Amino acid sequence: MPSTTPSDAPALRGEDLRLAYHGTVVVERAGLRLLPGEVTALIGPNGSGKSTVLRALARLHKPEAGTVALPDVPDTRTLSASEFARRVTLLSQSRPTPSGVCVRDVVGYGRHPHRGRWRQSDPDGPRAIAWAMDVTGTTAMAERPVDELSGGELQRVWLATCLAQDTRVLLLDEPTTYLDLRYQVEILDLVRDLADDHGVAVGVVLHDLDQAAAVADHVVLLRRGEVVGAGLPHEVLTADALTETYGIRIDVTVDEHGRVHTRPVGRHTRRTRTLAAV
Ligand SMILES: Nc1ncnc2c1ncn2[C@@H]1O[C@H](COP(=O)(O)OP(=O)(O)OP(=O)(O)O)[C@@H](O)[C@H]1O
Repeated sequence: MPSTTPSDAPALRGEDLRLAYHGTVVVERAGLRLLPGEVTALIGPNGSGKSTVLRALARLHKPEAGTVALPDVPDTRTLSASEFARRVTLLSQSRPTPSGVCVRDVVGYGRHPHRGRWRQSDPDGPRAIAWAMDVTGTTAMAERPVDELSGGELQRVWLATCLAQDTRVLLLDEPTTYLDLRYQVEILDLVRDLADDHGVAVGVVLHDLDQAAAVADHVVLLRRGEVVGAGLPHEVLTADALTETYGIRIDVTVDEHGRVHTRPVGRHTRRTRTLAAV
C-alpha cells in the first residue's frame, strides 16, 4: 500500500445525512468527516445508528437526505460501483460465509473492483493479496475452506479481503468482535499503522470505549440517531456525556499520558474491601 502526503481535506465526508428504514427515520442530520491518516471512532449505545451511518458512507444504505462525498466527487452516487469500491471499503458486521471456498480465494474477492467487468489483468493483485494476508495473520490458513474457520479467524479473513481492495478509505464495523485479546490489540495496531504509515482514512465502530480512546484521533458519539459529540477523545468521552448517553453511571479518568479510561459502574461492580472489613 503506497504512502501519501497527509492532507486536511476529508478523504470521505457524510453531510446532513437522514437515514431511514421503511420510512422510519433512525438517523437525522448526521455529519462525519474522515481525514487521511486519521482514525475516527463511532461510538454509542445499541441501536443508536452507528452501523447505519457506516453503511451509508459505504453507499450500502441510500440516504433520504444528505450526501456522501469524496474530495473530487461531490456526490458519490455519480460513481459506478467499481469506481467507488476502488476508493472505499467496508468490513461489515456480518457477511454470508461462502462454502467450500479457500481463504486465499476469499481474500482475492477484494481485487474484483480492480479487475473490471472483463476480468482484465490485475498486476498488483498478488502483491496486495499477499500483503493483506500477512498483516492479518491469515497466510498460514490460505488453503483452508472459510466455512471451517472460527469466528475470529473468519473476521481476520474478511479484514484481509477489505485490505486487498487497497482503498484510501477503510470503514470497519466492530472489527474486534470475536477476536481474542491478542488479535484485538493486533487489529487495532494495524488500523493505527494504516493511518500513520499509509495515510488511510479509517472510520471504525467500536463498543469498547477505552479501545476507542486509545486508537482514535477523533471520536463521534451517537445517541438515538443523532451526533451528540464529536472531537478529540478526552473532549467527547466525559463522564457526564457518557452517563447521559448510555443511561448508567460511567466514571472517566485521564492518565498521565492523557489517555482516557472509562469505568461503567453497575450493581455487579464489587465493592473494594478493606483489610479491616475482612
Ligand atoms: N434492516 C433494518 N430494518 C429496520 N430497522 C433497522 C434495520 N437495521 C437497523 N434498524 C434500526 O435502525 C436503528 C439503528 O440501527 P443500527 O444497527 O445502525 O445501530 P447501531 O448503533 O449500529 O447498533 P448496535 O450497536 O446494536 O450494532 C435501530 O433502531 C435499529 O433497530
